[in-house]
Amino acid sequence: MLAVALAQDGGMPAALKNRLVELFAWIDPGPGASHLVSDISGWWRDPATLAALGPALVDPFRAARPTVVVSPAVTGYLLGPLAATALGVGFVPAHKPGDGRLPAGSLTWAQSPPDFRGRHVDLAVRDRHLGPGDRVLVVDDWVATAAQARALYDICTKRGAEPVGTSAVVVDCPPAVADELRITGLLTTADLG
Ligand SMILES: O=P(O)(O)OC[C@H]1O[C@H](OP(=O)(O)OP(=O)(O)O)[C@H](O)[C@@H]1O
Ligand SMILES: Nc1ncnc2[nH]cnc12
Repeated sequence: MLAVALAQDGGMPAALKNRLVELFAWIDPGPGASHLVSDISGWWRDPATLAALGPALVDPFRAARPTVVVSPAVTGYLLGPLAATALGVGFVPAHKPGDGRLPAGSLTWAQSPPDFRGRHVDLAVRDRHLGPGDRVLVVDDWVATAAQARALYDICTKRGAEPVGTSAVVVDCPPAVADELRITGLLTTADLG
């Protein structure tokens, strides 16, 4: 019943937004920590939310007819397949050197500008899974500076593919950046308290 209520409707139902906020927590990592950290694990534990996330993320981009979803390690690996399934397209993981799954074979790499932690993040995609004619929807849990999204767009361009936009659960970047990169989100950090 709740699954139906969360998943129905062409736009994002208010019920899903409220539920995402309820299931989110800021956690104090303990002594010496200078920042609270986000805990989004409640989104995966709740069946209705898990079922509703993919359709809600892709709905703003259906008209752009994506042919593939690309998401970065590692939280993106949870959301990307949900979004791809909702669209009926495939999923391509974008690897980071530290994710323990760096594949063999021909890869296309890009390095991000400084991300929300000030890191230049290296990302790589298998060449055989992305190419000319692909229309790429980038999906992630959170966009802060959009640095990693930019690196994924660079990879798309190097492969001759077209990035149609980025869909994330939380979008925290300046509106001008969101416009430039066609980023949409289900929540802002203001929603998360
Ligand atoms: O907009 P940006 O400044 O680029 O930051 C957003 C990215 O950072 C986080 O991932 P992180 O690299 O922390 O990896 P994780 O998924 O393993 O938490 C988040 O999941 C995004 O991928
Ligand atoms: N997972 C995350 N990704 C990017 N920015 C964040 N700020 C808090 N949590 C974050």
